[in-house]
Amino acid sequence: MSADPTELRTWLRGLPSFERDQLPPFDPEDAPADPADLFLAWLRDAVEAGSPAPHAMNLATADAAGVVTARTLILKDLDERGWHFATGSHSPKAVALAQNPNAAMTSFWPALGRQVRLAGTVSDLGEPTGAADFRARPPGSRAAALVGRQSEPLDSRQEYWDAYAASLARVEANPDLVAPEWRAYALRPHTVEFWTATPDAGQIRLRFRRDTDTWTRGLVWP
Ligand SMILES: Cc1cc2nc3c(=O)[nH]c(=O)nc-3n(C[C@H](O)[C@H](O)[C@H](O)COP(=O)(O)O)c2cc1C
Repeated sequence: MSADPTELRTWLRGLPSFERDQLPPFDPEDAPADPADLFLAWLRDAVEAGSPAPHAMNLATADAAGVVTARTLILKDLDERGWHFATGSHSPKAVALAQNPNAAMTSFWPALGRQVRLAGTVSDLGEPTGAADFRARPPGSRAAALVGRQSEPLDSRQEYWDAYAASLARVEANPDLVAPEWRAYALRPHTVEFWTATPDAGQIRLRFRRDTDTWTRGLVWP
């Protein structure tokens, strides 16, 4: 670290935050009863606002030893089973989830000054759903997933490209090929919290909690 720490702190504090006067209004009184509906409304707002990768979400997991890891994933679906994502069953995140299904996801849409936080449990949606997700991927993405070995140390970029080229040839020769490791998962939340910055430099937090299949909601102190 060569940066002057005082300069760094000053620089960080001076970085722009939200364009407060551009933020869309949000009235918690008008929020739908199901947090999935509000999430989808905010996602659509993010798409309309031109947010890059609006469907990217952060997923935090903890393994059996309590070691926490977070990473970004693409949201693949949302239904009564929860928020779906897809990955390899041998990846560190999938291994952690097999040990401990408790997990959290967040979305952050800076242009809207909005965040959504989910906490709940993750389930593997089974081989047919994972295979359907795999088949829906473009050939290049199927080839990348077929390579596998996600997060293992890599000796050289060339080693990866050789493996990728071999996988792409397999995908092109057999369009029905499915990587056996590929899985779809869903996080079924027990808590969903919506956070929005407001034009008056404040914020609103609305938290939903699930009791079996019924949601209750209330404001939370900022
Ligand atoms: C925008 C974005 C989207 C991503 N989408 C996925 C995804 O859908 N599935 C996936 O396995 N990795 C995805 N990744 C890569 C992950 O963030 C992560 O690097 C990888 O899954 C390995 O994670 P793990 O070692 O914790 O298992 C994405 C990364 C970014 C930045």
